[in-house]
Amino acid sequence: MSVARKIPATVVTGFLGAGKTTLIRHLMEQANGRRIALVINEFGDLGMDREILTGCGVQGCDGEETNIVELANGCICCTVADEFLPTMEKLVMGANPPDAIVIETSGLALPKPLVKAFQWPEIRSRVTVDGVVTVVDAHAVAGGRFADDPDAVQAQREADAALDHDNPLEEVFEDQLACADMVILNKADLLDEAGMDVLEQDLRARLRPGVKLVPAAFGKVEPAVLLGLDAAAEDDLDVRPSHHDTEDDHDHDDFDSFVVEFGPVDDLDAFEARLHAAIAGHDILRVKGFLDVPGKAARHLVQAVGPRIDRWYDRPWKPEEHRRSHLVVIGLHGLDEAAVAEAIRSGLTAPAA
Ligand SMILES: Nc1nc2c(ncn2[C@@H]2O[C@H](COP(=O)(O)OP(=O)(O)OP(=O)(O)O)[C@@H](O)[C@H]2O)c(=O)[nH]1
Repeated sequence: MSVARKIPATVVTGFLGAGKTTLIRHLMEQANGRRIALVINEFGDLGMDREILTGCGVQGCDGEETNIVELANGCICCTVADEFLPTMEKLVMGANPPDAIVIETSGLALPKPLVKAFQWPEIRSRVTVDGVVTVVDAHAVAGGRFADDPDAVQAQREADAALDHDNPLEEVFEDQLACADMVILNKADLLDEAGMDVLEQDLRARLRPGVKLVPAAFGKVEPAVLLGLDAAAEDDLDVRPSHHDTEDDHDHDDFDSFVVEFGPVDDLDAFEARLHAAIAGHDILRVKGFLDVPGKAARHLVQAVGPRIDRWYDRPWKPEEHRRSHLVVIGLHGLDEAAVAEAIRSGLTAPAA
């Protein structure tokens, strides 16, 4: 009956590639027997985050013991009623409900409509939003990724007075900050102290009063810091402004996503150079996926956030698994799929049937 007995749900939000999956993986490693159910939603729909999470080899996130639910059909903030609510009901009304729930939203989701779903009577009586945790790529934000070039904006305005300037990246980012109960300044390893200080000051002005900023590298934040915020975010949505408030519907037409498939990759350095060139030559925001490297027992994970590419062998291919190379590419609307695919694939064979 008491509020304390509701299951706490933590909403982890943050722009594409900020480090949400990395943070959650760290949290699962530290779960210490606590049964945490994960609800994962992705833009680009390939179950990639599940793959990355379960590929880490850590007990507790091997996919067997962990309760991972994927919402692959579109963006969580737009499909709450169709997919999210039934999923939550099933999770919390089952015979063995979890101790806590962590929801990873897609990097393009506006968190407020999701938090609003917790006001539904069936959910509200059993679950509370413990906190909205927004993961920020400190390095990218400090580098001006979400800031417009003021001269370019001015020129655009002058060219067309009727144009309502909207930067879709900025809009998503602003919403994710405005809804936060805690902000993780991730990728602190890529920024010096002075840079972090400037960023903190800049972000503080865009947050609600009292919201904590926590610097982190590779999402290493104590579970005790992340969980137990006790914010009951569903109760004070009015103070969390969103672009969604003024729009009838939020769609993701501003962004495009597709999958590029190809055959085995022998020369990883040459591949990386091609990927760099493809990212530099097109408006690509995010790339993630796996490569089949001949002669290697493990699959090769590729992660690109803006111009930065990380890659490593994450886990052995399973005997029953079809070794294949495929990447999810996400970018601003208008991305030339054929040209990007050609740039990435050039010199490689077609995928095996
Ligand atoms: N240098 C550095 N890299 C990081 C850090 N945290 C995450 N990364 C890398 O950033 C890339 C993206 O991390 P993810 O955890 O997949 O990001 P995400 O927010 O889940 O990405 P989406 O699901 O696509 O929105 C990966 O290559 C990570 O290894 C960090 O603190 N420092």
